[in-house]
Amino acid sequence: MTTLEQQALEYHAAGQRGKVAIQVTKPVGSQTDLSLAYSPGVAAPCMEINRQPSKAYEYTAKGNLVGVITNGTAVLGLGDIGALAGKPVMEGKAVLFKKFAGIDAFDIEIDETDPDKLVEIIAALHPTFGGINLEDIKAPECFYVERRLRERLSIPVFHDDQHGTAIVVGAGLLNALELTGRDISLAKVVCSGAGAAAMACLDMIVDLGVRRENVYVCDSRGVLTTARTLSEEKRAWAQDTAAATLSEVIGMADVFLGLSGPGLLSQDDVRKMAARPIVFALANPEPELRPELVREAAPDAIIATGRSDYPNQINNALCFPYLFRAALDSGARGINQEMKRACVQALAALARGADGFGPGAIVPGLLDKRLLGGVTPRIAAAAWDSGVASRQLDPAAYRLQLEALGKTLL
Ligand SMILES: NC(=O)C1=CN([C@@H]2O[C@H](COP(=O)(O)OP(=O)(O)OC[C@H]3O[C@@H](n4cnc5c(N)ncnc54)[C@H](OP(=O)(O)O)[C@@H]3O)[C@@H](O)[C@H]2O)C=CC1
Ligand SMILES: CC(=O)C(=O)O
Ligand SMILES: [Mg+2]
Repeated sequence: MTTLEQQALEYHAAGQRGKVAIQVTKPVGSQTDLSLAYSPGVAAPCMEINRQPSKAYEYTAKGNLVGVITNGTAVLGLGDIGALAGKPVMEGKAVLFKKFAGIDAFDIEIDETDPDKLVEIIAALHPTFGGINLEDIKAPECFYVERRLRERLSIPVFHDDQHGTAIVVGAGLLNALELTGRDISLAKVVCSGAGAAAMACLDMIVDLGVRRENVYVCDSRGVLTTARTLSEEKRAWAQDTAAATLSEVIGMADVFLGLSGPGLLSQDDVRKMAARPIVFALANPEPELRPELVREAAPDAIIATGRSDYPNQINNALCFPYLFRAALDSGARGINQEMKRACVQALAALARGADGFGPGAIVPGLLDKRLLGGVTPRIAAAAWDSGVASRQLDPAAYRLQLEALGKTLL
C-alpha cells in the first residue's frame, strides 16, 4: 500500500466515520419547537403539500437536495466493485456538492444491476429530491437508465460521468487547442474508452467543432471499425479502417482522450502523436499514462488528468455543483444542451481570465473561488433562455448572492 493510500484510509476513518453528516436547520430545543417540528405541527406542511405538491419546495429540503445515486458498476476506473464499495466516492460527491455550491446531497447506493429495476427504484425515490445525479453506472446501461428517468421525471436527472465529464473536457480542449494554435475542425482525436464518459465527451467535442471523421475510438477490443459488430452508441464512431489497435491509429493525433483504464497509453504512443500533443489521461484514480511519463516522451505536451495531485485537473467536479445550483435556483425541469454549452464556455473563459492561464492551467482549479459566481449565473441564464426554467434570475444580483454563499462554504 502506498503512503497516499494509507493516508486516505486514515482520513476516512478519523473522527466521525465517513465524510458527511446530517445537519438540523430549525430550533428543536423546547416543547414548542418540538410541537412545530414534529407532531402535531408537522401535519400542517404535510397537508399543504398534499393539496399542492410544489409546496414541498417551500416547506421541505427538497429544493436544495440532490440524490447522488449509483449501483457501483463503473466506480471511477475501478470497474464493477459493487454498490457498497462505491459509497466513499458517492460521499465524496456529496461533499463537493455542499462545499462548492451549498447543495445538500444524499448518497444512495443501490444493489441492483438490472436497468429496468434500477429505473423503477430511482423513480420511486425521486420525491425526496430536487435533482438526481447518477454516478458511476456503467455503459451501455447508463444510457438507458438516464433516458428512461428523464422521460418519466420532471426534476433534473443528470449522469455526471457522461455530461459532467464532457463539459470539463470541452472547456479544457478549447483552451488547449487555442494555446497550441490549432483549428478545432482539423484536430485529429484518438479516444481510449467507449463507455459512459467517452461517448458523451465525443458528442460534446463534435458539438464544439471537432469533425467526426477525425475521431478514432478504441474500446477493450481495439479500434471501433465498420467491420466490427457494435452497439448503437459505438457504431456512431466506427471508422472504415484496417487499423485494429490504439498504437495503429494514434500516429499524428493532436489529441489523446483517455476515459478507459490505467496504463493503456504507452510512451511510444505519445511519441507517435503530432508536435505539442494534447494528452488528457483522465482515468481515475490511475491515468492511462502518468504525466511525468507523458512529459518524458513529449516535453511540450499539454497534459491533464482527473486527479487533484497534478496540474490541469479535468474532472466533472468542476461543473456538477454549479450545474445543479443553477438548475435548482432557476427551477429548471432538466439540464439541457444549452446549459451544458454555457457551462463549457464559462469554464473555458474563467481559465483564460486567470493570471496563470497557460499549458499548466487550461481549466480552473477545483478550489478556484470564482467558480460559483462565475459559472452558475451563465448556466441559469441559458436555462431561462432555452425555456427549461421557471424562474428568471437577474444575473448581477444572482452572482452577488452566490459570491456571498461562496464565502460561507470553502
Ligand atoms: N476525469 C473525470 O472527470 C472522469 C473520468 N472517468 C474515467 O473514465 C473511465 C471510464 O469511466 P466510465 O465511462 O464511467 O466507465 P464505463 O464502464 O462506462 O466505460 C469504460 C470503458 O473503458 C473501456 N476499456 C476497458 N479496457 C480497455 C482497454 N484495454 N482499452 C480501451 N478501452 C478499454 C471499456 O471498453 P468496453 O466498451 O469494450 O467494455 C469501456 O468502453 C474511468 O477510469 C473513470 O475514472 C469517468 C468519468 C469522469
Ligand atoms: C470523476 C469521476 O466521476 C470518475 O472518475 O468516475
Ligand atoms: Mg464518476
